[in-house]
Amino acid sequence: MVVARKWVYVKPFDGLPKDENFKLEQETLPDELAENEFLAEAEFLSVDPYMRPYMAAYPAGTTMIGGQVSKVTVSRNEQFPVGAYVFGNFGWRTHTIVNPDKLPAENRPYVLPSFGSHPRSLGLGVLGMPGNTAYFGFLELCQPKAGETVVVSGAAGAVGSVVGQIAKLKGCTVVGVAGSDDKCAWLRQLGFDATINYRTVGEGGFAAALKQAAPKGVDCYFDNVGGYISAAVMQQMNLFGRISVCGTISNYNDARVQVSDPQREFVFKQLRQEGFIVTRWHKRWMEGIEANLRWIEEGKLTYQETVTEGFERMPEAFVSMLTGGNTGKAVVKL
Ligand SMILES: NC(=O)C1=CN([C@@H]2O[C@H](COP(=O)(O)OP(=O)(O)OC[C@H]3O[C@@H](n4cnc5c(N)ncnc54)[C@H](OP(=O)(O)O)[C@@H]3O)[C@@H](O)[C@H]2O)C=CC1
Ligand SMILES: CCCCCCC/C=C/C=O
Repeated sequence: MVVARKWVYVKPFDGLPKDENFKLEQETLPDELAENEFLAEAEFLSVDPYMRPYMAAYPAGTTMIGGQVSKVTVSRNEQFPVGAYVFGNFGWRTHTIVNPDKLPAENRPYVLPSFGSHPRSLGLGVLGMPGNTAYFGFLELCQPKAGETVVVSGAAGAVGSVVGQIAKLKGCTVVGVAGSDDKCAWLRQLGFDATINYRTVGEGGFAAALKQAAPKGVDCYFDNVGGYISAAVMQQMNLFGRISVCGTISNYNDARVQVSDPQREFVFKQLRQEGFIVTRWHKRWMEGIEANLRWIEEGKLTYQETVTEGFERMPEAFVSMLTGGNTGKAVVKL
């Protein structure tokens, strides 16, 4: 008999998530698997920003959504043999019975490719959804060219740290915006040309700091945060600049803020801005993972993880990530 533990969303979020929003419950799983099913035991779980806005679409009582790296322990599906490690969007739970054939194509679990000597947890970060967000969301939508100036907000996080490094690989000058001096120091170690600690300069000082960091203006903006940081970057875009809108974490916990009207910049500088959800590239998923793995193996792409130990600490790790407690990818180890 397998008893799964799971974190249930018991009360809608209001502002920053709190303990009262979550309840740790148990679920006894069936003893027998049906044809094509397998049993997965979680090893690493992901905490991601999207969980905050996405949960608004789910009723109280739903298990928290999310990805995990897990081990197949029992199987009646030859594509997912016992002992294989898989990525799956199984939610915040320790054990899951899965029938992949019943899931939509963009949400199917997959067996992790070999990461060589690198940890399997990278399947939640640089070699998973956030890495692919950086790879496709930046390269496809920004179309960066050597010599251009790229600004990345949320730069020391899972997505942003990869975007900035890919931009350097493409020969760009890269400015990273992050929320602490330590994060900014790490970004400069990664090769970022300039950094801005937005908490230190504040909203009033941000435009001047950006002017200093990007004196030739901004050709590509990879936007992870929205709000006043993005409003200021848009004012400093160059002719034919491109903006990839990845996320707006600055307002996931709050009412949306009013920012200045950017339309004039779009007309006279002929800018292009596009939002995206990374699963639009699900048919090319392995291409992104293989490219990022190759760059890691070549020493051209570096990662960092912030690991919280213990399934019971999922809510704590989630809130910590939302408030800047992570550098690189935030994961929970069971
Ligand atoms: N469109 C898509 O398909 C996808 C979008 N995303 C989006 O990408 C963004 C980054 O995600 P991910 O890399 O996983 O997360 P991160 O690893 O970057 O973690 C979140 C970070 O957001 C920063 N942050 C929190 N509040 C604010 C704020 N008010 N202003 C500026 N920064 C803030 C914090 O860093 P700091 O200390 O610097 O403030 C925190 O560490 C998110 O907006 C997310 O929703 C992610 C994956 C897919
Ligand atoms: C069902 C899981 C889908 C993961 C895609 C996450 C897209 C993120 C958007 C904004 O953060």
